[in-house]
Amino acid sequence: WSPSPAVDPRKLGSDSSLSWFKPRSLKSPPMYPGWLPLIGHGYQLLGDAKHMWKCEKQYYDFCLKNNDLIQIRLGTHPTFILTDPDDSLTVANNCLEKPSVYRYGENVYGRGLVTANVDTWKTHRKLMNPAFNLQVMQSFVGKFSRQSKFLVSAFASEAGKGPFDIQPYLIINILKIAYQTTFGTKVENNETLKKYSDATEKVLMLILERTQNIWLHLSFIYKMTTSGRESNKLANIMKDITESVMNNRKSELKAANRMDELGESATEDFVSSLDRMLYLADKQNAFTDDEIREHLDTIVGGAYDTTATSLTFILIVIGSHPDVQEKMYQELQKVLEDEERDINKHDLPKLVYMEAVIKETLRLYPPVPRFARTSNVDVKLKNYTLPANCTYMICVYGLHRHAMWGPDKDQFRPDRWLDPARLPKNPNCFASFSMGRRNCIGKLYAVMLIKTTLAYILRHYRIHSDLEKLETRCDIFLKPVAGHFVSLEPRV
Ligand code: HEM
Repeated sequence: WSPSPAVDPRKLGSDSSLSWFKPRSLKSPPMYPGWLPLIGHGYQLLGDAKHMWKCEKQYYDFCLKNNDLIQIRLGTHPTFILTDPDDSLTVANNCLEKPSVYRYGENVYGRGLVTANVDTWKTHRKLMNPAFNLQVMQSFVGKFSRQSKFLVSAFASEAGKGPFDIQPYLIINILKIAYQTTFGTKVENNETLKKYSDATEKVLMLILERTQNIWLHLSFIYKMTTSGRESNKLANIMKDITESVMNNRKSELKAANRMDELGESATEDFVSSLDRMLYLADKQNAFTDDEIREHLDTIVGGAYDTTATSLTFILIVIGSHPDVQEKMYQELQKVLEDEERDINKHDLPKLVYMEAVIKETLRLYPPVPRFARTSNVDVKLKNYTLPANCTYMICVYGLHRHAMWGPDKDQFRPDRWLDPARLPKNPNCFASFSMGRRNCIGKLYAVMLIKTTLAYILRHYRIHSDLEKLETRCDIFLKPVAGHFVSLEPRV
């Protein structure tokens, strides 16, 4: 079988796991150069996270230049990369199953929403949607605000002293917030948080290593390797931390006979995700203990790295655009009527320019630069039919740099978000939070948290940075190589 010659997708069996292996006779999307028998393109990705991103970007640029659909091979497995907004939505809505690469995180995230199979996902997503609606998110703003005040105090020791590494501050701060809103008010001490975040970071690096090395794809081989054993050790560290918080809370609620109270709480009351799930488990038998743990780890894992990374990018970008930063500050002062008060839920929707800056930064630097799906039936797109059981990779980075954004697509222009005429006609050109039915459940959480944190930072400091020095890398998420070129000047 040769990967590049003509494919007749219409002749493919619709549900065979080997359907891509059958002889083909019609056109197929262009193959990225450098394919090798058995190895495919996998060897190109070998290297550190900086190299990985450089290589991925080359695939995406090739895709944009080749009618928005190309193919690569990871080993012998066909992977189709898409940058067309309509085709991307077709895949996102019709192919809800995740490909095998997502299962590399199974020992930690199990049946959490990101990695769950479609049947589990459908039931659990429905149960969990209400826990992320606007009213619930508004009840979190007090916590966002309180923690942001700690952050600006922590910055005091760095302010006025030149560039420093801002990323660790943001990561630990967002992790604390995610931990608080997910597990409730009983936040573990810093040491436990550090242990948890270090384990998460290392688990993600091991997933990346496994993705890059095709000989580690087979589970029985991986389990015997040092990385496989390390991954299980880390998974157990995370499991122990989450399980102990969960069990303590469960006993607490039961002992105080407070489970019923949870069902009666007013919508504006703060109720953690853990409490909401314990209630559903108790009253509707909706989740097992293991499922709750997997969901909680997924929520924290999905929340903190992506949000902290977005904030790092935003600070780097506005630090090099003093005019934009000043406009954000003026808008904030207007909303707060120049008062020294806490940010509240009513302020956030009024920060319209700030939201434009957030979206524009996410457009240029999407923390999740691609996501993938699969399907056990062929998938009909505008110009091709993709064979079943392959990986379809929706390229967020490519959608965000699509020609539809206009000649200034590579420029930072937050104002474009304030004028619908300057945005692409197709709304699916923006997919930072994924798209379609299996999109990010925490989108509202992320935007409200980013706004709150930025509001406190801007009110206390002027940010300086050098965007020219920005280098990017990609483990699972797209990140700055370093966050040490941001400096803060106290506002007096
Ligand atoms: C700027 C920050 C964020 C970005 C860019 C982001 C992006 C994404 C993307 C692209 C996906 C789809 C992933 C895939 O299909 O592989 C996703 C899914 C998900 N995200 Fe987020 N996310 C962010 C913040 C959050 C937050 C704050 C939470 C939780 C509080 C969260 C929880 C989740 C969960 C649970 C899923 C799986 C949803 C499902 O499959 O039903 N994310 N996110």
